Amino acid sequence: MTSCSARSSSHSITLTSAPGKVLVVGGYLVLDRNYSGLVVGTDASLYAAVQEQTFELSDFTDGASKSIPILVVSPQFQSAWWNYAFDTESSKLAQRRSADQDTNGFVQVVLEVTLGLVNYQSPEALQRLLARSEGQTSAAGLKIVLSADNDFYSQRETLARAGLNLSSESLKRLPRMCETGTTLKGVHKTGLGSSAAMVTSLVACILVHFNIISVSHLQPGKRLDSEHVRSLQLIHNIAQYAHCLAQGKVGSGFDISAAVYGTHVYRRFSPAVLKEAMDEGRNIADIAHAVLPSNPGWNSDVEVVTIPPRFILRLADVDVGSNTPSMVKKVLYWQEAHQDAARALWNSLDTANNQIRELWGKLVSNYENDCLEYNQAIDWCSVHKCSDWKNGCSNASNSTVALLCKLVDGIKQVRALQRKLGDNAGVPIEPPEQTKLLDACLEVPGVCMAAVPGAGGYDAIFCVTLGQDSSAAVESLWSSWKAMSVGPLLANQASSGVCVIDSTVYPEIMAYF
Ligand SMILES: Nc1ncnc2c1ncn2[C@@H]1O[C@H](COP(=O)(O)OP(=O)(O)O)[C@@H](O)[C@H]1O
Ligand SMILES: C[C@@](O)(CCOP(=O)(O)OP(=O)(O)O)CC(=O)O
Repeated sequence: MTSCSARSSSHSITLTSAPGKVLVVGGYLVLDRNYSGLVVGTDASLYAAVQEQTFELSDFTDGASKSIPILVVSPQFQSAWWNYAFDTESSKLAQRRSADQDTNGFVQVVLEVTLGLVNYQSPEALQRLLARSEGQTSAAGLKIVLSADNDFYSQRETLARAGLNLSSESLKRLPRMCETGTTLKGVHKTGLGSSAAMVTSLVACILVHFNIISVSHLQPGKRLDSEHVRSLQLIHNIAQYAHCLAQGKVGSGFDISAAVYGTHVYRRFSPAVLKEAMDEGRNIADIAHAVLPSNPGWNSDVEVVTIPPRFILRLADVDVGSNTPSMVKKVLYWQEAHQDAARALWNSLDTANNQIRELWGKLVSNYENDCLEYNQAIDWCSVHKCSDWKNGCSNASNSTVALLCKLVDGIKQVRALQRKLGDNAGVPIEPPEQTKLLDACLEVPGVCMAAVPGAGGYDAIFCVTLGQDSSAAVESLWSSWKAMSVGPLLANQASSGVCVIDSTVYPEIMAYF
């Protein structure tokens, strides 16, 4: 079944992207505002593109005359198109047709909230669209295309269908943003946070398209003055709110924060800021007030972090899978039942987590102070196992080597505490199968960090290597690993968050307009 017809249009296309996330350290702690987490943004992104088009009204039957038709497509998935009508009088969004009566709660909530705010703040933007409607049979509306880099979804089946093995080399041969061959409900996700990145990208796309935010505020690398900061805060607040509403709960929000700001240390916001806006009886004024950048209730902290030069983040999904909400529930249950022990463990974990980011900071300073010495240290360590770094380095006084040794000890300490938390709460945060794999990764020359990200479990692992050779060696370990199927992702770390991009760079997306 195909979606309703839209007439091709010469109107401009607004395209935005938002990165995926890896919670390197801070899982569980980040749920509590007294603690923070180090989250790294990825160079795999989720894209949202919007263009004004004209639609046949018959595809939006019973649409009110003050309604704007909206067609959303996510062409990488089967049956992934949804028709909506946004009523500018009530600011309500109604779903019209879709394939197999499918719904997409995240898309629907983002559209209702963001268009509702546009309508509240700048009603003329939507009235301009209504005024363009051509008469009884057609109406001006929005076509939205959503697309994701391949890493967000497991490519195991696509590779198998193409007769390719599970490796980076094979992944590089797949077309960008390729079809998954399945539905959104059936797809296997890799843990990069597709809903948060999609929500953030779509919120930004609509705000930019209707000039609520200036395009210049979302150019990568240009986000220093207060206007830019306010624009990012607005996207952040709306995206956090829409994500919470779609999920039916207020989570820690680190995934949205990563999608907005990229790599940083995150301290969560107090949920009270969203209380009225989450209530059933909410109105658009409550929502507009809640998401204001100047609302002091938004007390989350974003401390920008630089990843030490020449570090390479490598990710793999482990084809077993864990249920994060149920793990969180059990951990919080144990925390509640053993408050003193939990506080002590949370504090130890926090100290170990903070040490990781302090060491990253010191490594960056070393690079800035003496990049020659830094590079010599990385060159040497990249071809030796971390267990040999302490004794083997001829230049033992090189402080970069000393910091790298501390980093290895630091991540081992974090892992030991995560295992302790898992044992206490009866949750496999770093299960024995993952321990074996991670220990083996740390035996590969040039690997300085290896752990389970986020909630842990059987979902994924990450490694930090000091060079391409080391990355290749890690990958060959993964491909030879028999106990579990370890699938590499292509994504590496990235520092930038949500941004506007030139649509001509992505013909794959433009092809759907
Ligand atoms: N490419 C996409 N197109 C449309 N909707 C998407 C896309 N990716 C994610 N979503 C939305 O996000 C939901 C997945 O959210 P969730 O199960 O929380 O996974 P994740 O942990 O990756 O965020 C999907 O059911 C869909 O509503
Ligand atoms: C436990 C947590 O603190 C971190 C979970 O991080 P993941 O990266 O594992 O998240 P999912 O992609 O939702 O599985 C819960 C939270 O903060 O939401």
